[in-house]
Amino acid sequence: MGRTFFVGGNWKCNGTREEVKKIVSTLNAGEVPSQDVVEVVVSPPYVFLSLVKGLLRPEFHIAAQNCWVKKGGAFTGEVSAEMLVNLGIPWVILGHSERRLILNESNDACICPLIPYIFSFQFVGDKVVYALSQGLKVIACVGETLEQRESGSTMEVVAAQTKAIAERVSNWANVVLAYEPVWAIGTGKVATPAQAQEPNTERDCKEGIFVDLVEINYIEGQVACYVTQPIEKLGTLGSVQVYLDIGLSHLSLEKGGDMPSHVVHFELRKWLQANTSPEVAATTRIIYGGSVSGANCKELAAQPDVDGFLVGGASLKPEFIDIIKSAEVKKST
Ligand SMILES: O=C(CO)COP(=O)(O)O
Repeated sequence: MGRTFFVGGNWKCNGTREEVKKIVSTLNAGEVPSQDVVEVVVSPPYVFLSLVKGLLRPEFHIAAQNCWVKKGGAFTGEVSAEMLVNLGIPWVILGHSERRLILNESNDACICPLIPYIFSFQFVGDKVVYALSQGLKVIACVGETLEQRESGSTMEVVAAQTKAIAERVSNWANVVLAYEPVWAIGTGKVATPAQAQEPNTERDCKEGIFVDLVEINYIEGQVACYVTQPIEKLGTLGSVQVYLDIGLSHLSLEKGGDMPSHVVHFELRKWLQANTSPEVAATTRIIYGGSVSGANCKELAAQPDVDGFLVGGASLKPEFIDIIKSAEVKKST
């Protein structure tokens, strides 16, 4: 079964009534591919959900940006999954890094005073499970911080966050996984691919150790590559000379590597294959979020394991239509 391209617009904590109406009228006027090519979901702040629902073209859907972890009750300031269902809101974004980190919602160092979630990736996992149980569809966000990325633990973090969800979700039909590296959100930085997505086979390196090369990028005249093994295993921290049989005498390999986002998508799908089922891995959409724009969306969309986007800043602007249109790229890949 193919994975329909998915474009979500996360409006975050932005907008007035007037601005919201203007965004909606731009969306309503936009010429975009049909629903079998792209699924579009926009996520206004809670207070504008009903307004947007009343105005938005019917083929676009709506997501809330969060919901409470269990049944509603005495939880001041929270909005429950039941309320969203009652309002006719089909989707919810859960585990966004701005909630995990700024609100300490799920950060492995956080001990929430209300609930004993010491390893609190579980908090987001519980939210996902509860929202699904109420009939909501979930955009579940995962992603590493810059510090985690630079220490080479991107996949470890992303896998642990996904595990907290995967452990308890048996039906993935209503889950979209959003890989949103924290360092790329709102920064204009996005690790775009310049070359192959598929891993190559084992190659020899100077130290005589075989490394599994997954990516070669040509960035501003320099060559960078990422290997699946931690650089420490090569015996040298920092710059390492690696010989490759691609006609280049050597490459300079930096610690931590500049792991492009689409490689994380590839690894995440591999993780799903090993830890859920081949079917879940093949059918679950893994979308990318972090500085997606009208300018970079086509290149990102062309990557086989990138099944769409969760867009922040650009979803408030007319270029969101161009991002939706980038779904067309999939037809030609
Ligand atoms: O956080 C995001 C979407 O959820 C991404 O935000 P930006 O597109 O503004 O980087």
